[in-house]
Amino acid sequence: MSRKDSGEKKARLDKGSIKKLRGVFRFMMPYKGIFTLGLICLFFSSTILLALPKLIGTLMDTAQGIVTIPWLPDLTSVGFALIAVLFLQSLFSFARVYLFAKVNENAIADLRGALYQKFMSLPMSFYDRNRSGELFSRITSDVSVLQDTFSTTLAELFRQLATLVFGVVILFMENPKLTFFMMLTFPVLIIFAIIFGKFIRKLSKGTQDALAKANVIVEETIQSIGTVKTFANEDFEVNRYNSNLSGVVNIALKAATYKGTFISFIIFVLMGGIIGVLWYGTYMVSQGEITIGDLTSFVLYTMFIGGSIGGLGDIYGNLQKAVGATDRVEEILAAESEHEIDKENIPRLEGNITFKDVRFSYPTRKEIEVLKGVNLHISKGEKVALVGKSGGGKSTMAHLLQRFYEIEGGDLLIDDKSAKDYNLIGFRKHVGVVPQEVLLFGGSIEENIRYGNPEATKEMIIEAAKKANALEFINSFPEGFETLVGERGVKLSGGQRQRIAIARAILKDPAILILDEATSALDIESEKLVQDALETLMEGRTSLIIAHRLSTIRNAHKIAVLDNGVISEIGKHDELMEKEDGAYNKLIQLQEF
Ligand SMILES: Nc1ncnc2c1ncn2[C@@H]1O[C@H](COP(=O)(O)OP(=O)(O)OP(=O)(O)O)[C@@H](O)[C@H]1O
Repeated sequence: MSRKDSGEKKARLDKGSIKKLRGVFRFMMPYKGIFTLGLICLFFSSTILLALPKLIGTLMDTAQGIVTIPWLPDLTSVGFALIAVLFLQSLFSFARVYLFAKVNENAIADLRGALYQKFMSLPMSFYDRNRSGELFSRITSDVSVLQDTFSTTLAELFRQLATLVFGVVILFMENPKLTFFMMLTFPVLIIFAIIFGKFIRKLSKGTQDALAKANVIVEETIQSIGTVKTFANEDFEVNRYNSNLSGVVNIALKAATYKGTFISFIIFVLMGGIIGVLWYGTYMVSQGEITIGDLTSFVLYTMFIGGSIGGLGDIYGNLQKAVGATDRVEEILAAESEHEIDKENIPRLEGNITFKDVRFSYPTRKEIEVLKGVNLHISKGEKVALVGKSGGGKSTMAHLLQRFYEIEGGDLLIDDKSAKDYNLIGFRKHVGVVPQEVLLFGGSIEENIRYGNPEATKEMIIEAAKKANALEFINSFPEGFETLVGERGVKLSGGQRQRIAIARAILKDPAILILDEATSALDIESEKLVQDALETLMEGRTSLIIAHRLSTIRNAHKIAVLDNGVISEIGKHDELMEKEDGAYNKLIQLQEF
């Protein structure tokens, strides 16, 4: 389903959207037994409460010596009956609140779990298309809206409907004439609610959208606070956020104007209805048609019913919000995963790689073909340096080797079998990456290294750190392996982060390695430590190195030049340098790799 479709459907609570809401209800299905029990308690708590107006009316009449209920002949017995009703309804209320919470909390946790699992399994192209701030809000605010729906809105809907239906039935049985008179106000209320409801919903959706946009600014700038500060753009961002916020305020105030008018009109009509009932009722009392007690219970019932009608408006609005949230949540749940959940272990690969006439353009930028027929063979254990102009598609080849995207033309063969024929998760276990810019998770050094193999023992981690030339600096920290690396690893230096990434890759022990060499040079000492660690890591593996340093290029078994979407030259440094107007020669002359 496209985003446009989902946007259009959000405006109405029609058949389609109710069907979608039902879709999310499937998360409640495992708990339907408890839910039904909760519904029964809800039914009893609301209907028992309807005995109150009748008993209060009886109290009034008993005080005047009129006995309406034979088994409640005096004030004391009516008083006890009132307390009993309150007590019973409290019991049922407690039970329904608890039971609904049980269903709700479990169902929402399941939904959050399912969403997160989906996020993890969605392909890179999905993340190219969506902003992380927006995705984050699905699992936070949209799910919260659904949580409210499951816990409060639904219960309120059933409660108000029960009160409304039973209240009106009781009133008709007690006093048809007065009930008919009271119900004259209904059509006015309903028509008004429909017209205004539509405006209000549209505007509150506008407010939500505007707020979401403003939240994206906060999320993105906090994530990249360093960039904001480098460019001294604090004021620019503050102004951008503030101007978005004033947009939010404007729309919200417009919505408030409609809401205010709506609410005051509803109060006016409801109160007007009650005054009308009192006026006509007192006339009936004066004619001896009904007692004061009858009138009292009638007015109380009218208030109950009025309250329910007023409440239904809010419930409708909340359901509307829930439909919007459902739409957005369902859109994610329905998106196509890049792989099946089941994974398959693949025996160790040899590591022969063949790019065979590979053509590729990014799904979000179809018009630009990045790779136009790449041919490259890397035999097992070989080190190949990939060079080419910036933006030429080197990282793209690395992405394809990790199967982040589907190849459009040609094929990528791993050990003579098409890469796409391997189980995806199983396949990726055999590919290791040391990226240019290492981002660590916020935990400890040990946790970050263990990410390469969650089952590794402490000894294996220490061994990997040692091979990665990281043990010395780790031990120099007072907390050693327990040292927290800070968000994204900011508390470590670039060279240290790289060695952690190397240790992680050693622990993963892949057959195929992708190294994206850092463009920014480290100081000579840490450069050597990193370089040595990389050499150790590459031993016995097939390596594709996106190279930026002449020393790396010279050490490679062969150099592949990516030029204009194809591999234009392959060979050793000296061989390639011999071609005077060759692409490699130019790259070296201009130091453009
Ligand atoms: N996720 C993406 N979606 C759309 N286009 C992309 C994406 N990633 C890269 N590109 C585009 O694909 C082309 C190749 O990019 P790539 O990152 O592979 O180049 P590169 O050779 O690795 O460059 P560099 O040496 O600067 O890292 C560029 O034009 C880039 O704009």
